[in-house]
Amino acid sequence: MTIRVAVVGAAGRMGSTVCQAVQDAKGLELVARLDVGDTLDAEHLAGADVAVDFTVPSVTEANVHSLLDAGVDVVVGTTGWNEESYGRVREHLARPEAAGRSVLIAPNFALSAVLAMSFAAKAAPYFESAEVIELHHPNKVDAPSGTAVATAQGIAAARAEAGLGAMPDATQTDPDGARGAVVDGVHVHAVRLRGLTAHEEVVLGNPGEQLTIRTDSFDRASFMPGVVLAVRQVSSHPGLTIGLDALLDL
Ligand SMILES: NC(=O)C1=CN([C@@H]2O[C@H](COP(=O)(O)OP(=O)(O)OC[C@H]3O[C@@H](n4cnc5c(N)ncnc54)[C@H](OP(=O)(O)O)[C@@H]3O)[C@@H](O)[C@H]2O)C=CC1
Ligand SMILES: O=C(O)C1=N[C@H](C(=O)O)C[C@H](O)C1
Repeated sequence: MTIRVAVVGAAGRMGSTVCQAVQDAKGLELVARLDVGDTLDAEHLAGADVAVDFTVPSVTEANVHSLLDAGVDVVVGTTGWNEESYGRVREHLARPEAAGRSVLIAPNFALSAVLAMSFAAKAAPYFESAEVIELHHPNKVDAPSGTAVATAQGIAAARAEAGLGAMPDATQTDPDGARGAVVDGVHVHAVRLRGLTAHEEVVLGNPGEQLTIRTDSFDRASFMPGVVLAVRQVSSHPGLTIGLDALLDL
């Protein structure tokens, strides 16, 4: 059976790459390319079964609610989500008119990044210290990256589960935020550099040793197998699914 796909944010860096990947994928048909100014209703969705959102953090949640109202399942790669916005999507999915609908939201569809997040959470209980450094192209509008936030949350959850306390850090003065953002107690540092695409390093330290876990997306092609997998599988996972790892049995 062919899955008809609409791409929202189709003129963007990711959206345009997703349009091509959908056109190249067996069993998928691109039926709509939507971007700023297009209404997300049944007419513009042109019979789509699944919509893919790669827009901007400020609009993605509203897009998901509109897409659910229009009766399609949704795959979201846009960043900027938090527990509150996830909660509102869960509430929407619990309404009778959205029964059976599916939404999958993933901060990163690259296999190397998904594995890096998984490895970092697995390693976290064995190290005193862990910090996340994300490095991206300078056109990125949000910092820290969604992937870095998810990585830090995974590290923090694994440390808490293992009964670890705060990490060692004697810093007493940091007026300019040199220690970076703090996500659930994990320091996250953001680099924006011309020439980069999407990269992340997780450094974990113990007395006398360090583990470095690094993922590099050199090209947006790296995200496409994960996006196509999500499009193919989203409708078989009713409700809200967070993270591509849920489809990978990690
Ligand atoms: N999950 C993953 O694997 C990945 C996630 N991302 C995330 O995807 C998002 C998009 O990244 P990227 O493609 O680089 O960004 P771009 O800025 O290149 O693309 C975003 C597109 O969305 C459009 N847009 C803005 N508002 C709306 C709206 N209300 N309705 C429809 N379209 C809209 C923009 O138009 P205009 O420019 O005119 O405003 C633009 O064409 C970011 O949040 C990024 O972090 C990126 C890579 C991988
Ligand atoms: O904006 C990007 O480019 C990327 N955004 C996502 C994020 O914020 O984690 C995924 C990837 O890092 C590329």
